Amino acid sequence: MYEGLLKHYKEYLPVTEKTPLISLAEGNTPLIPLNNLSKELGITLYGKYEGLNPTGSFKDRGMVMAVAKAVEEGAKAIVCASTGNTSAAAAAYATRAGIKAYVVIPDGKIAMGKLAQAIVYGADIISIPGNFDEALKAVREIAKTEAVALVNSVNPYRLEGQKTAAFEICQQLEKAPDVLAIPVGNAGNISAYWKGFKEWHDKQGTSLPRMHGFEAEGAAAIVKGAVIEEPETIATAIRIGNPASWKLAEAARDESKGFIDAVTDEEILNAYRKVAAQDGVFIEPGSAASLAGVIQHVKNGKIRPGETVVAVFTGNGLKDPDTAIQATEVAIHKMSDLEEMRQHLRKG
Ligand SMILES: Cc1ncc(COP(=O)(O)O)c(/C=C/C(=O)C(=O)O)c1O
Repeated sequence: MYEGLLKHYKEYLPVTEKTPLISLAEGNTPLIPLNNLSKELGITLYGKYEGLNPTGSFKDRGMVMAVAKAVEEGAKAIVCASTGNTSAAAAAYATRAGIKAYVVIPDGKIAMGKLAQAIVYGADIISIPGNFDEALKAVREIAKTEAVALVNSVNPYRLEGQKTAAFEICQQLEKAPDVLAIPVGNAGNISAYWKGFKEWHDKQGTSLPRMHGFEAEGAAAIVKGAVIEEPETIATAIRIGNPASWKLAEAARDESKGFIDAVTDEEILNAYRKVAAQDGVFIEPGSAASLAGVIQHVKNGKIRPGETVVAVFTGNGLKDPDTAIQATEVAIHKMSDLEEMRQHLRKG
């Protein structure tokens, strides 16, 4: 039976005999062939569906490692700032490990599904008037003096856990893709994937993909080369104006001869609707930045015909039902009469 990442990739992770092997059976997520989009775009496109992790996002990979190491080092509580998914994962793995989670979120800018998770998993929730970047600054200060372990992706154990997704992709494809397309917010995930591909290359001899990272236009600090004081995007997960792993992300881009570009909210919503309507995969808006970027790069030639591309779908669409309903025109037919329903179906 698959028993989660700490056991499955033990030899690649900082797991010692004192590390508690906690798990919610995270990882081992499907690599879904996107057949209709592949045909339309003229590439071989897959979605790495990280929305099927236990708390519905890729954060579980890094959090299981960070929480396990925090417990090993004697922590009785963890703290994080979050746009939502980190707080959900922190709350779940803290509960799993029998310790407390304090989560700091930007007031009013968190998808309801994520807030619901932090609540039911039992986190102590602190909401601040500012944005994620201000929340991260606050928790980094708190962690300096209080007896809490900081589990944001500035914690290297997070990147260790998250790099396992690159291993899985190479195993699932039986090679590395030509291109790995990924949303960029705090920039930990693109950095972790690159670390994973390099390790797999060193140990298994696979090739190395180009890393194509995508920021939201209204939060594109790396693209613009400047901190965005008031980041704005419908993709609240990546509404981050001062990425903590900025330099690591630039290294991943440059070493892999890849790119970090920006996608507009319109491109994000278009990709968000397309992948659900055409290939049946429901992802959250922040995740759709990867697919929006693939569409953009196929158009401008940065992705070439026939290339094998993996788009990382970092979170489940169920996290943000409000956006799904607001962003998709759909008629809901209110009917009570059976005959009326029959006539409706016969119209096709
Ligand atoms: C769905 C989804 N997709 C992409 C990202 C960007 O990953 P990074 O570039 O590693 O930050 C996030 C990040 C969320 C948080 O940072 C948080 O939850 O605090 C996300 O939730």
